Amino acid sequence: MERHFVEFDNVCKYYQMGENRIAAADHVSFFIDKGEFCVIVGPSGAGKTTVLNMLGGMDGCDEGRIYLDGQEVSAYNQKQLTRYRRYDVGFVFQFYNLVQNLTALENVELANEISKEPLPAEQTLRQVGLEHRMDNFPAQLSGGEQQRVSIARALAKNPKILLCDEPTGALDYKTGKQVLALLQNTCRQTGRTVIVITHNSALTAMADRVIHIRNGQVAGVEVNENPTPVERIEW
Ligand SMILES: Nc1ncnc2c1ncn2[C@@H]1O[C@H](COP(=O)(O)OP(=O)(O)OP(=O)(O)O)[C@@H](O)[C@H]1O
Repeated sequence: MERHFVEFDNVCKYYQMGENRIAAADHVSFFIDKGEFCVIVGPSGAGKTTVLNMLGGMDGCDEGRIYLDGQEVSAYNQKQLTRYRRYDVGFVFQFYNLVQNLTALENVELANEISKEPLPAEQTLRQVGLEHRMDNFPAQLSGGEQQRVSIARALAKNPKILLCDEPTGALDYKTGKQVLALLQNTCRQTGRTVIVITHNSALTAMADRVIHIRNGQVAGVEVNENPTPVERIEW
């Protein structure tokens, strides 16, 4: 059977909280095509991070199946999951997660070392506009610059997919927009599949595909034939 690049098929994830069982993902099904810029949107606690963590191989599912690029991620054993996280997935987090005693360049090189076909660290730093900041430590960089380093680090792994969990959550309005523009341009120019999690529904206009999550379920999917460049979106 021909599969989409990313596919969730009736995926469930439960958490036991005392007597209660919470369905953080409750029969979640959706797909994302290769090269799409996808926004997963929903209120706090809806299950967005749960979905992203399962797709990123950081968390398993209890029911259903998850596919990426023709492989069933949900069937991987621990060793396969480690390889998958290393080789196939680039992560961008809200708080950058840079190593403080390494320079920007060294932070990116670190990711290179665990990758199969990495891109040169200098190249990805140039791509995010930080060629002049390579030898600076994270503490010497602004929040927006640190997030650019973390994007360069994720891209340097040459991953099949870029997963971004609230990538602008710690940034001011203008800087956040610049980081989103960078992610959107990266998707357009390199054809890389990018998924951004957000609670900000204004960002849905910039996506090729929008997946609405509510109460652990897919509340709706929208496809934008003409996504809006983030520079033209106000919130
Ligand atoms: N490790 C865990 N143990 C117990 N419950 C959890 C755990 N992780 C998540 N949950 C619960 O699962 C539900 C979904 O959480 P999740 O973090 O995926 O939501 P979210 O949409 O990403 O929210 P936010 O935007 O606030 O990060 C919530 O009710 C949350 O409390």
